[in-house]
Amino acid sequence: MAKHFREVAAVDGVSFSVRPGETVALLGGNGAGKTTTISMLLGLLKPTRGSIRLFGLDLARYRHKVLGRMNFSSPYVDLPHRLTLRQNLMVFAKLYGLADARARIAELAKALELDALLDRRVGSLSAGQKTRGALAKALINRPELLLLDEPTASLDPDTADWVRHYLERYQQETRCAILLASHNMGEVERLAGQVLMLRQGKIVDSGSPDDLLFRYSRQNLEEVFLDIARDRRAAGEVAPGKPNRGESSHSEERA
Ligand SMILES: Nc1ncnc2c1ncn2[C@@H]1O[C@H](COP(=O)(O)OP(=O)(O)OP(=O)(O)O)[C@@H](O)[C@H]1O
Repeated sequence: MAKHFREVAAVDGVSFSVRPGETVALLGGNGAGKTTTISMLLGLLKPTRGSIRLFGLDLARYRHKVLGRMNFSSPYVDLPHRLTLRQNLMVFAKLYGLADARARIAELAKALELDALLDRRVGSLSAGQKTRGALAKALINRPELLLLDEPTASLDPDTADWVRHYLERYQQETRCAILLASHNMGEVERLAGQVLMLRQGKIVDSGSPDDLLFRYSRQNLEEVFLDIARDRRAAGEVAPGKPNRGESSHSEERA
């Protein structure tokens, strides 16, 4: 799929899939196209070209069928501030048509340790508390596909670790597919089975974290990220000036 905003190619012919039980990470510097990709998957932006299939169905055609089976969380999309967290979760539970809304909210509040926050207005919560509340909203409909934009932004290391652990458990129990956009390389190394490296709207390399570490002869994904962001090639790849291996394979066989 591709998305152009006038002359800006925000997403420029990317193709990928996420299977049940798998976590795929979208990595890329500021402006690489991660949020635009997620917005297209949510049906918020229409691709300029290409198509999106979710659960085997074409998103453009079966939007109402697929959106109920997925959910998302982003620190850039706040829950309404004047409602309490409980009221917010109830609104979303009703939007998703949950029959057991109260029980589901109680279950999530317990799991995410939100009991003490449920009756507070969202506007009064700290950034980290809001992030946990947003995660409860993202899980309210027991999604089979979860789109997470920076799920642990603004969380302290202890809470971030706890949230990652919770996501891992949720995925093991439900086989939910997760697409994760993150600037936190440790998080990506821990959660993702597959990493897509985006630069200027294109997938310029991809692989499992171990595969990327091996190919770039690096100790951690942060170093791999810097290599790719600064256009340094993996060991054994073509010399600078020639097309990047990742770029050519993705734009030819995919898009
Ligand atoms: N509504 C818009 N109108 C015009 N250009 C846009 C719009 N939304 C995004 N862009 C441009 O598209 C490109 C990709 O933006 P996007 O928000 O997808 O990047 P990102 O990878 O999520 O970045 P970040 O890590 O900074 O959040 C950027 O150049 C951005 O300026």
